[in-house]
Amino acid sequence: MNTEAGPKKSVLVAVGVIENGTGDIFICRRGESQHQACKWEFPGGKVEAGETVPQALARELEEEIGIRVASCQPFMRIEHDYGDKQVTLDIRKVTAFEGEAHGREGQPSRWVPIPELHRYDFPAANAPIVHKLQLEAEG
Ligand SMILES: Nc1nc2c([nH]c(=O)n2[C@@H]2O[C@H](COP(=O)(O)OP(=O)(O)OP(=O)(O)O)[C@@H](O)[C@H]2O)c(=O)[nH]1
Ligand SMILES: [Mg+2]
Repeated sequence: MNTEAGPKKSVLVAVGVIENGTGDIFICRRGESQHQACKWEFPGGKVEAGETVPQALARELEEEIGIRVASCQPFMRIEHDYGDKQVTLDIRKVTAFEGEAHGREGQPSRWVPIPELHRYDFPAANAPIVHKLQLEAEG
């Protein structure tokens, strides 16, 4: 319960929708001890003080999946209240990168064709991301 006066503070998160050029998106599975444990996710993480969203995204993608972002564009922004935590997801599409994406922290990961994304169990906040990607892919 939010017992503080005033609105709940939202955590700003930089999230990467990483494309490989043949219509696949890179996803990872969250750890057992993380928020939204064991769900699939688009890699990313919390924006730290003094960082811009693209800077945070570049840092997180290097740390978590070992790629260096060469080009990214704003995709969408989502506010979601999980009850125990309120998040603002700033999602960027990563269309060019260096290195080979892999679960650098030992997390399961895979490239998934856009039409199959809805089969994965993502956090509730992610539903509009999957929806928009699938609409775009249908042309
Ligand atoms: N990375 C990521 N986080 C997401 C997604 N969807 C979603 O609701 N979140 C939420 O965003 C929040 C922050 O993400 P995170 O846990 O990856 O942050 P982080 O990498 O800095 O992790 P850490 O706290 O373990 O250091 C979490 O509460 C997570 O549940 C998603 O697709 N990707
Ligand atoms: Mg993370």
